[in-house]
Amino acid sequence: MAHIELDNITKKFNKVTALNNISLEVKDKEFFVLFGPAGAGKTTILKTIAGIEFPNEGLVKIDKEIVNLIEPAKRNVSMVFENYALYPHISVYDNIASPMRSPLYKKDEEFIKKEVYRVASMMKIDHLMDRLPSQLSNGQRQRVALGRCLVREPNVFLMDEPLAHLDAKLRHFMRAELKEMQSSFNTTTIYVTHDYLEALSLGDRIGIINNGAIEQVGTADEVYYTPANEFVARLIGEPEINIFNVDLVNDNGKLKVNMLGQDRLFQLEDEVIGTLAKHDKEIVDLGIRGTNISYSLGKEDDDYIKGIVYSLEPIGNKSVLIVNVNDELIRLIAPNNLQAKLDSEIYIKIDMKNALFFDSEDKTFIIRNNQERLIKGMA
Ligand SMILES: Nc1ncnc2c1ncn2[C@@H]1O[C@H](COP(=O)(O)OP(=O)(O)OP(=O)(O)O)[C@@H](O)[C@H]1O
Repeated sequence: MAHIELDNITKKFNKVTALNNISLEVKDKEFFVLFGPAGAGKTTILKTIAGIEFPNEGLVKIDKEIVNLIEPAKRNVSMVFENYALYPHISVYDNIASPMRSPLYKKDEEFIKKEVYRVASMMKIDHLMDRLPSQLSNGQRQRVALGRCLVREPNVFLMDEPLAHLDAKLRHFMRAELKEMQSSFNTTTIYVTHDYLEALSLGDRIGIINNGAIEQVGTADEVYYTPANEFVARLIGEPEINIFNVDLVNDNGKLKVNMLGQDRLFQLEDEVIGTLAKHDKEIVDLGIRGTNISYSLGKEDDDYIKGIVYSLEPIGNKSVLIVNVNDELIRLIAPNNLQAKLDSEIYIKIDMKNALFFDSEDKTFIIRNNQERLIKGMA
């Protein structure tokens, strides 16, 4: 059991402010993901909880107890790093057993053997027990490090990109295992990643970190469907969400959108009109994900907007098609076998039901259609 609280934590490394007055609460037994770009401060948050780094300001609390002055070994947290620091001179077996032999957690050898093999078979490394770390692949080493973290049954798991070196298939498998394990261990887990799919699939909640500050905390549906601002919207999803300026125009008493240099107006959903009217700005930013834009080689109806094929890049089993519409580059998804010549004409249709609206100055989220239902998983 562990409930974790960071209260106004600031951490500086000389002139770099790694954490800037961060407050965060992770509930007991929660699988909480920290997600953000390189250098955002994710690892520093984990190290602060583990007690490896000390905040310049603020309090770290585990189960309401202030632990700022408690040494790492007594916090009962277990941290696994991306660069899996294994003991090089002892076997895989002994590496995994090592936390259970430490003076603080000392267990008998019979218990240790059972635990080591339980975890090793889960990690699919039970055939490697006698090897030294130098005789393993990177992915195998990472699984040993993860195994070593798991045998101790701590109150808190802190995991820093533990799957970063695994191949795609193993990574997928391990994600599911980790999630499953966590629910049976009843342990609070804080998991760092910069892979948005991993964040969305693992996290009960996700904290999005940027420049040492928290941009948003929410469930996968909340951060995906109602991102707090344009930064979060851009970070989540592939291809990156399209965001462009649009004019809101009053057309005979009804608010409509003028966009992408078109000489016609586009309808808005009733649900968003009221909020946009109250927002009272003539220019807003419209965000639309590539998955909510369709294309056609001919103009099928008035909603289709003419553009020029700018590029077509395969990403696995599909492609990202970029279309230039009046100098705005719009990214959307197309099948790999699309026969579209560069610079040829193409038509796109934006599904306005899925448009997100942001303030064009401070970039914060204003509204989207259907948001209550989407974040409750009902749509
Ligand atoms: N020991 C240190 N000394 C000096 N600067 C540091 C130290 N540790 C971290 N930093 C700086 O603090 C900031 C946050 O680093 P941190 O490692 O927490 O980011 P991160 O989000 O985990 O990044 P990544 O995804 O690249 O691991 C960065 O600017 C980093 O360079």
